[in-house]
Amino acid sequence: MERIEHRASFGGWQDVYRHRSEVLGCDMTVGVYVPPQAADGPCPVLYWLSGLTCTEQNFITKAGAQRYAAEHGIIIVAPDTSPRGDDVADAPGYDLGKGAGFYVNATQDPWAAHYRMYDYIVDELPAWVEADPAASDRRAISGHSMGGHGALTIALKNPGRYRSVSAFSPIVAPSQVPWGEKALGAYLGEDRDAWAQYDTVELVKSAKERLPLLVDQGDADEFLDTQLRPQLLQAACEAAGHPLTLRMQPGYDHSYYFIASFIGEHIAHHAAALKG
Ligand SMILES: N[C@@H](CCC(=O)N[C@@H](CSC=O)C(=O)NCC(=O)O)C(=O)O
Repeated sequence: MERIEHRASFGGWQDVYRHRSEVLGCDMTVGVYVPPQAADGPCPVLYWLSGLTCTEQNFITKAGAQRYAAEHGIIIVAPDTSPRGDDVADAPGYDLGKGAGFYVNATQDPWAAHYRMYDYIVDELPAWVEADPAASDRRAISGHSMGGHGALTIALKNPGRYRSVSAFSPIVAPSQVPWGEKALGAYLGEDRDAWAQYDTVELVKSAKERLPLLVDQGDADEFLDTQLRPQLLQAACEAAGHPLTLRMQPGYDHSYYFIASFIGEHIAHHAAALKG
C-alpha cells in the first residue's frame, strides 16, 4: 500500500492510496477523506461509487463533499470504477471495460479474469479500510449513475451491512436500458436471468431488508429517459412496499454540479443513520 496524495482539507485529510487488490488482480487507487474527528476515535465510513469514465479523482475534486464529511465526522472512501492495468481487458466505448466495471462479478471471457468489482466493493475494500483503527464498521453507501446502480444493488443484496443508502441519477433498471444491456450482456452473458441479481428494480421485489432508498434525480438530465428511468424504480417500490424518497430536482443535469448541489443533504442523511 502506498499513499500517493495527502492534502489538508476542512481540518482533515484528503488522501489517495494505491493498494493491491487480490480480488481484481491489479493495483487500485482509492480516495479516502479522513475527518478531524478521526484523531479522537473510529469514524463511520461512507462508500462512494462513481459513474462511467470516472476514477477516484472525479468525486474527490468535484463533489465538494469534504466540508460535510468534516462537519459530521464521516470518512469517505471513493474507489476507482474498474480494474486497471495493461493486462486488463478493455473495449473501445466509454461504457464497457475500463472505467465501466458496473459493480458486478463478470462471468464471461475476457472480463472474468479481473472484473469482480462487486466482491471488491462489498468485501475486500471494507476489510482494507477497517484494518485502520480510524475506521469503524458502521457503513453507508452512495453513488452516481453507474455508481448509483452499484450503491442500490449492493445495499439491497447485503441486508444489515449498510446503515443507509442513497443515489444520484442512478441506472435503476440496467436490464431495460442500453448502458446496462451492453454491460451486463458482456460481463454476465446473454442469459437475462443472471442480470436480475444486479438490477435494482428486480431486487426490490424480494428485498430481505426494507432499507429506505434516497434518490435525487435532475429533470434536465440528458440520460433521464434513455438510461435512468426513475419511474421504473418508483413503480417497483410502490408494488413491493419498499420505502423510497425520489426527489426530482428541477433544472439539474447529470453532472457533478448536480452532485455538489445536494451532496451535503445526502451526507446529513447518512450521518443520521450512522449515529443511531
Ligand atoms: N458522454 C460522456 C459519458 C460519460 C459520463 O457522463 N460519465 C458520468 C457518469 S455517467 C454514468 O455512469 C460522469 O460522472 N463523468 C465524470 C465527470 O466528472 O463528470 C463521455 O463520453 O464522457
